[in-house]
Amino acid sequence: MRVAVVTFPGSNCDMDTVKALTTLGVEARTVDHRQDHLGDIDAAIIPGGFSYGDYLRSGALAAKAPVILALKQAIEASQLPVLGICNGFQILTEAGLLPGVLRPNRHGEFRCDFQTLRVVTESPYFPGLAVGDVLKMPIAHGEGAYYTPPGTLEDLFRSGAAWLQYVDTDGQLNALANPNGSVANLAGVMKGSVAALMPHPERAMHQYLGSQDGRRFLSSWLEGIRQEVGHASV
Ligand SMILES: NC(=O)CC[C@H](N)C(=O)O
Repeated sequence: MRVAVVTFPGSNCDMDTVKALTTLGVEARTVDHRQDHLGDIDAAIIPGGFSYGDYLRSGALAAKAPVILALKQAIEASQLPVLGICNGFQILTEAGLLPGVLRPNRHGEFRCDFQTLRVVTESPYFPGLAVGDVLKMPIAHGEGAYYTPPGTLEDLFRSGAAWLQYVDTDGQLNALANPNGSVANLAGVMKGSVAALMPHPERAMHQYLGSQDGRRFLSSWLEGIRQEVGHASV
């Protein structure tokens, strides 16, 4: 399987993501923001970082890059599976490929910590993750407060777009477990073949790093692509 890792000036989790994918037996290659075609790939990840220095708003400038146009075309034409991690989530919302936006953290601080998440929606792209499953992964962001306008939240839950929530270490939903002020404690959303989350699975690949739930998460995504998408080359 071939997975493109899309990079921008200011990306800083690209090589960690390549390493994580390589560890899982996937051929990962970086694709530069100036590229207007993606080549022969089965899926793409937009990794974390500070694309274009987070100027204007995180992800706002990257969303206009040629590579994102190419990504949009591949999503529309062939439901290319795309995963956004942290800044990748910000870019995907700014590009209109996912609902909502990411705002500055409510407390105004950059938050770097382990965080517990709960799966609220099942997806064919993540066959190994069931509703209620709990995962521990690090977060590291200053603009992670997920926002969606009043009246649209119910739709997110009804349509299955609401995907992951911040919970406490017992797996319970409560306001204290919300690290940034996201509506409904949302940590990740999905739409069609596009999914994104603020936490960093590529930083949770080994127990000696504090968690290997990121390995489980990424393995599940790759398995979903193999099973459901059925690209000839996978
Ligand atoms: N690690 C990341 O991708 C987070 C950086 C992000 N641009 C922020 O909100 O701070």
